[in-house]
Amino acid sequence: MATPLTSAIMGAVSSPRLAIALAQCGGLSFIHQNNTVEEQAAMVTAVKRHKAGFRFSDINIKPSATLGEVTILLESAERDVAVVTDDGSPHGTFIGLISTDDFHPRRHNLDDDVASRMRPAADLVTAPPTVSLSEANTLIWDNRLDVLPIVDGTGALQSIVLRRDYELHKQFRNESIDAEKRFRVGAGVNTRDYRERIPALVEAGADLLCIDSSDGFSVWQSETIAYVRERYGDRVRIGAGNVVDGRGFRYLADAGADFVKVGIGGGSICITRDQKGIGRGQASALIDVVEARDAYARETGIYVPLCCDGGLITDSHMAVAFALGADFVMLGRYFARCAESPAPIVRVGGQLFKEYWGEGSNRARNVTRYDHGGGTKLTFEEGVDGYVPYAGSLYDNVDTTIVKLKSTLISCGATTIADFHRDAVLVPVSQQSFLQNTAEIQLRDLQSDTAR
Ligand SMILES: NC(=O)C1=CN([C@@H]2O[C@H](COP(=O)(O)OP(=O)(O)OC[C@H]3O[C@@H](n4cnc5c(N)ncnc54)[C@H](O)[C@@H]3O)[C@@H](O)[C@H]2O)C=CC1
Ligand SMILES: O=c1[nH]c(=O)c2[nH+]cn([C@@H]3O[C@H](COP(=O)(O)O)[C@@H](O)[C@H]3O)c2[nH]1
Ligand SMILES: [K+]
Repeated sequence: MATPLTSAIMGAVSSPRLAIALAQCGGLSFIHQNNTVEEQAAMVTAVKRHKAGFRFSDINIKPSATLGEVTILLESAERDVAVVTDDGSPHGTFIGLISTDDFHPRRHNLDDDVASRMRPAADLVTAPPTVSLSEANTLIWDNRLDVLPIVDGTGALQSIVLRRDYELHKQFRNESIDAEKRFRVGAGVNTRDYRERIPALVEAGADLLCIDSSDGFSVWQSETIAYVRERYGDRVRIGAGNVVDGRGFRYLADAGADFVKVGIGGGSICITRDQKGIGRGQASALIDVVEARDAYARETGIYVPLCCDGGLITDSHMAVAFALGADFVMLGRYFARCAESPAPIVRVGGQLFKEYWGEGSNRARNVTRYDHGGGTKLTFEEGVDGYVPYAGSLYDNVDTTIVKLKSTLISCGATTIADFHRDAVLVPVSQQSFLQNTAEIQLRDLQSDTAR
């Protein structure tokens, strides 16, 4: 991976759309597993089948929806065009396109239906799924299109090619791709239905697996890893966790985990520490586990990479995680805020937010997690359901984060993460130093400044 960022194994975070965007930036998503085996495998397949330049149609509407509804949809997604399908789904029958150029709120009644103003399929240029990207781009430029719908023989929408992606695609020099040039994608698994889930995910083409649990120091995880080794040897790679101390690390390393994830209770949506009294400060946990990882490498010659998971809010928090010894980080809140995350955008008091909920919240549990495997239903929540400020495009956010992290490494005289582990110097900080960060200064209101 060119970019040491992964997206959290969460329903509000790791969807195919986000996975593709993050792979384009050189990172990796772990598709969440709060669903059936079939649903999760289909999401992995969607990422692996995604041809560069062809995207899922994510802004879709039914012909019977109103112009008012399409206006809200386009505004919140910051797009100009919506695709009209019979059922408003990404793979429904293709009916037409409707853009902000097709109607005006002062000229047209916003209660009229989309069908009354859309450009119908019969008048539009489309292409079959066999079209290559360069042929698609030729059609776009020859016909001056903004959108080229890819429609199969039955009339169902497969994907779309956007004119603006033509420029964007050239920027992706660090893409995470496999030998067949398909995007790389990870998948979360649990310690209950792994005998069904893992084969389905491997079949779908998942590049990396990770056991998704708050408590990795358990016999369930050791059994799950043993199953993978017996069935696949080293062909299938699987991480385990989460742990917060050296003993937990060693247990999973001995069990054969390919990486170990660190962090209990530090996540922005986590309430495990309050609810169960289980967890540990993220830095304390990392320091302990990093020491164990390095000792393990000296003893056995096996370096087990560490993922720092949860509680990383700012780019500087990520820098500290790497300085402490993390090999890569996992982010929930960070990616949930992005346009590409699966959660809806909501407007509260003129501000845009994205919904974000924990995997241990009631909202997540509603799906299947605590019902499968005949397990007992848990009766208390370990996560919250809330809002995070909308942050726009993942591409822009990741770009900025990476520029900052590189700048931090350079300040410490390091050009690789391994150098940074060795050379970064961490010092304790007093409360007084925190206060100095935002010393006594009244910040100028930039917005009213420009208005003037
Ligand atoms: N990193 C963190 O601090 C936290 C993360 N979470 C997230 O919430 C979700 C749920 O996590 P958990 O509740 O830890 O899920 P889990 O599936 O690991 O554990 C749920 C319960 O099932 C038991 N169990 C697991 N495998 C079993 C088996 N084969 N047979 C019988 N019992 C078994 C466990 O001991 C536990 O009591 C995950 O997505 C996790 O990442 C939740 C809380 C904290
Ligand atoms: O106590 C918890 N209750 C939950 O419901 C929950 N859901 C996720 N997670 C964990 O939080 C991580 C994401 O954390 P951030 O949003 O801070 O990046 C994730 O990667 C998980 O490790 C949970 N922890
Ligand atoms: K927390």
